[in-house]
Amino acid sequence: MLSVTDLQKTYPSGDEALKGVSIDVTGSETVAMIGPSGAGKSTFIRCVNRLTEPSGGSVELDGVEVTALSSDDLREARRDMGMIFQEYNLVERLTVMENVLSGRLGYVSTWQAFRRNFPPEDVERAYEVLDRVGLADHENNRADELSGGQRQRVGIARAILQRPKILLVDEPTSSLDPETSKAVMDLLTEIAAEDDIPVLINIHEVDLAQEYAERIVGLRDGELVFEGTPDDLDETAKGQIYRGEEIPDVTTGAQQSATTDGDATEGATEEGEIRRG
Ligand SMILES: Nc1ncnc2c1ncn2[C@@H]1O[C@H](COP(=O)(O)OP(=O)(O)OP(=O)(O)O)[C@@H](O)[C@H]1O
Repeated sequence: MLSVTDLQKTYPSGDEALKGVSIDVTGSETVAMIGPSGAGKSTFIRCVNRLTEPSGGSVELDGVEVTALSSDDLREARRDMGMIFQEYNLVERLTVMENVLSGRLGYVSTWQAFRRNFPPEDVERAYEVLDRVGLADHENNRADELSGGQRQRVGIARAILQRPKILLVDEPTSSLDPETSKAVMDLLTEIAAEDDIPVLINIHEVDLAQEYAERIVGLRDGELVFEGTPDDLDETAKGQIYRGEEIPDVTTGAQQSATTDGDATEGATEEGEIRRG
C-alpha cells in the first residue's frame, strides 16, 4: 500500500507545486490523477519515488517510510516502484532486451552492468515479460526502430521486470494515438490485476481516466480538489478541477470558492468528494 501524507514541494524558483497532498493507493486498484497543466501531477509522481525531493510530508510504501531513507536505502526502495514515463526514457541505440534488462541495474554490480553481463535468470525473465507486453521476437530490435506504442511497451516491460510493489506512471499516452493509448491502458490495468499491484497514473485524457481507473483524484494548483469514482466525475467536478469553478453549496444554494479553507465535504457529490485546501 502506498500512503502519501501532506506531500509538499516548493521548487527553488518559488513555485509551490504541491501544497500538502494526501492519498492512499491500495490493493490492485488503478488510480488516475488528472488536472490541468501545471497542477503538480508530474511533481507528485516524481516526489513519491524521490526523483524530485519533496519539501515536506511523507511517503510510505508497504510500511517503509520512503521520505526518511538515506540515498543507499532509497536505491533499494526504488526497485519496489516501477516507473513508466511519458517519453519512454529508453536508450535509443540499445536493443529492446538491453533496455528491458536495464530495469535490473539496481540489482547487478556495476561491472556486470557495464559488460551487459546479466544473470541468465534475468534474461529468461526478460523474455517472459517481453512476451507478456506483446513484444516477443522484438528483443534484438534497437529502440529507435520501434513505434511509440512499442516503445511504451518496452518501458512497461522494464518496469515490471523488477517485480515492483506499485507502478508509477507519468502521462503514458500523451505521445500516442487514441487506439494505441487504449492498448497501453489495457496492458497497464491487466498487469495491475494479474500481479496484484496498484497503479497510479497521471493522465491528461479524462475519458481514458474514466474508462480505466477505479478511482480518480483531481489536482489543481498543487491541491487535491477531487477524489471519487469515475461516475462521480461529473461536469461540476470537472469545472472545479479544470477551471477552478465555484462549487454550488447544496445547503444554502450560495456559491462557495473551492480554494478557500472550509469543511472538506461541502459541495460533495453523492459518492465523490470535492475537497477543499
Ligand atoms: N524543475 C522545476 N523547477 C521549477 N518549477 C517547476 C519544475 N517542475 C515543475 N515546476 C512547476 O511546478 C508546477 C507543477 O508542474 P508539474 O509539471 O508537476 O505539473 P503537471 O500537472 O504535471 O503539468 P503537465 O500536465 O503540463 O505535465 C508548475 O508551476 C511548474 O512550472
